[in-house]
Amino acid sequence: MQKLNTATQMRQMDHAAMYGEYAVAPAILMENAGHAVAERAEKYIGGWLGKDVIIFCGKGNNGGDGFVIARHIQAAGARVYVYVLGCFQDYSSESRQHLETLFKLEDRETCIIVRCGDENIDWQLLKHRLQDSQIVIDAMLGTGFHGNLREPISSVTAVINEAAAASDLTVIAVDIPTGVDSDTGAVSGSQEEENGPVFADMTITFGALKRGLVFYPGRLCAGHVELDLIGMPAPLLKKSEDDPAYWLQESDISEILVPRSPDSHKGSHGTIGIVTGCSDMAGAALMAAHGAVRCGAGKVFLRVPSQTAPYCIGRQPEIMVRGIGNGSFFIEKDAEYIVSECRSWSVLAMGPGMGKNRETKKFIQYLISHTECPVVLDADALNLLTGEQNFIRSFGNRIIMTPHLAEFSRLSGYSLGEIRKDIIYAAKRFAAAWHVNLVLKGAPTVIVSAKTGNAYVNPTGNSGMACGGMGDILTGMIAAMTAHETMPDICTAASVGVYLHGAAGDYCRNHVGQYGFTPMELADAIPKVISQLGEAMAVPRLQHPMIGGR
Ligand SMILES: NC(=O)C1=CN([C@@H]2O[C@H](COP(=O)(O)OP(=O)(O)OC[C@H]3O[C@@H](n4cnc5c(N)ncnc54)[C@H](O)[C@@H]3O)[C@@H](O)[C@H]2O)[C@H](O)CC1
Ligand SMILES: [K+]
Repeated sequence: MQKLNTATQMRQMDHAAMYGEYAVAPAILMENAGHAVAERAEKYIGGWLGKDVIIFCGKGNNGGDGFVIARHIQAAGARVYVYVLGCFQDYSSESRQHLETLFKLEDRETCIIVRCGDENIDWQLLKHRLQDSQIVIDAMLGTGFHGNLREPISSVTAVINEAAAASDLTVIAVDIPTGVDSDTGAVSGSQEEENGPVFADMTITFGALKRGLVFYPGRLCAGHVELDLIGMPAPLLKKSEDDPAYWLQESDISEILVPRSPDSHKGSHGTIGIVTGCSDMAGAALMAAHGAVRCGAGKVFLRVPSQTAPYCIGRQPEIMVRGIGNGSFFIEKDAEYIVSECRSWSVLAMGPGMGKNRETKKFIQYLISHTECPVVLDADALNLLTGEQNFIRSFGNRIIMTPHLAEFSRLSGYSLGEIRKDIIYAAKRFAAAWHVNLVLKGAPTVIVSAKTGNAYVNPTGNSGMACGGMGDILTGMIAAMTAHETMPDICTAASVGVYLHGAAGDYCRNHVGQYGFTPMELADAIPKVISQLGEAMAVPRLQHPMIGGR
């Protein structure tokens, strides 16, 4: 997995590298950063030779990177126009050093430097240059950006986006696209305002991925993202950050979901108890059970209210269905019928299609308090438990809650705006307050560990999965993974379930298209996706997969 850093964490990493024991000179780091952009972008565009390139350099070190880039691509045969948007004396010493070098390379043929303040950018000339250029490099703002873009950067950004929309101009962003908040993915301006962010085709980021590159809308501005370590000392790259967040990778999942031991048996792969459904809402219950089956669960028991049972029994032979009680929804008394068998299950999942009857809430609370296995709570179970923070806290670290944004807002009491402002922060705050493992479903989904407070962001999935029933499948998948014999802890199980769920959705999109694949089709793709894990890369088997934290 890769660290997902904030701007502050990046500044700390930079500072430790430059001014701590490692003493990597600032100008060297900047040189490495600029060289990384020149090298990686060269592969992306097919070579600098003969290209006309415009580089916009902001007032900070992002701009300093731009000065280095200009030198390298001039040497590689490009003609480069450098717009210096800051005053010389305002730059850091490392930026000034690289700018002085660039001044010595200035000529009227291959390196034209436009020293400009707000009042004297020749906008007409700039627009012509943009029309005649093939590449723009955005070295205006990086991790130092906050709020909304100010002039002249706001107008320059608008001109770049306009030129790129009207031609096949390629835009390369340095570290992060200008106007994207590196901590949250929020962007400058809004629909009606002008001062929006740069929309890049490619972003080369340094040292660690920034959170703003994986959350929308910032993620939409970044295009193809490449990470370059720019010579950062290894201990800083591996250092666990305070308030950490990680970007899950396939290698994490394939290290955990190891091939089955040849002598394993159905007991090795868990007994999944799914207790859910109400009246004729059998579909959600069946989909949750099917998700568990397709994840290779050993045995799957489905317990539904008696009046729901006729819709479920025999629908899928692998799922062992029984009706409970006499009604169309669960009441507290019904819990007594199944609490003893629940105790023999590896995991208990509740919520999909369970209904909102207050009696059912008591049923749920009874089962949670009279069992000791991990519990997955989704959908109606979450709605019914809104406000029950103290109850949940007392069982928390064996509970996984899987709300989507609207359910999370109701459950937590945080407004949608507050959540969207910083999803990782909101998810961590809730997981700590309720002492639960949280799967906050969205684009992307964020998983938080009750044990460590670490956040894991899921890279898989797509908008073709935005339809009813996908969450039901996921509930069954997480339940099955929780019961998997090699799973180190339930946060890891949740992360594996979420990753596979999105990967199965990507498989369906790639084979069926973005519209119309069903939750059941996604579930049926799971075995294929699991079989492909690790085929892409032979990875060393970690002794202790990192996800659950040390
Ligand atoms: N290890 C690394 O990641 C390295 C990163 N490098 C580069 O350094 C920048 C961060 O540099 P910094 O000087 O801290 O900030 P910026 O260059 O992003 O910008 C600061 C500059 O921007 C002005 N500003 C802030 N908000 C706005 C706004 N809303 N509108 C207009 N202007 C704004 C602010 O006033 C400052 O003047 C990082 O991204 C990397 O590119 C190192 O070069 C190598 C190591
Ligand atoms: K930038």
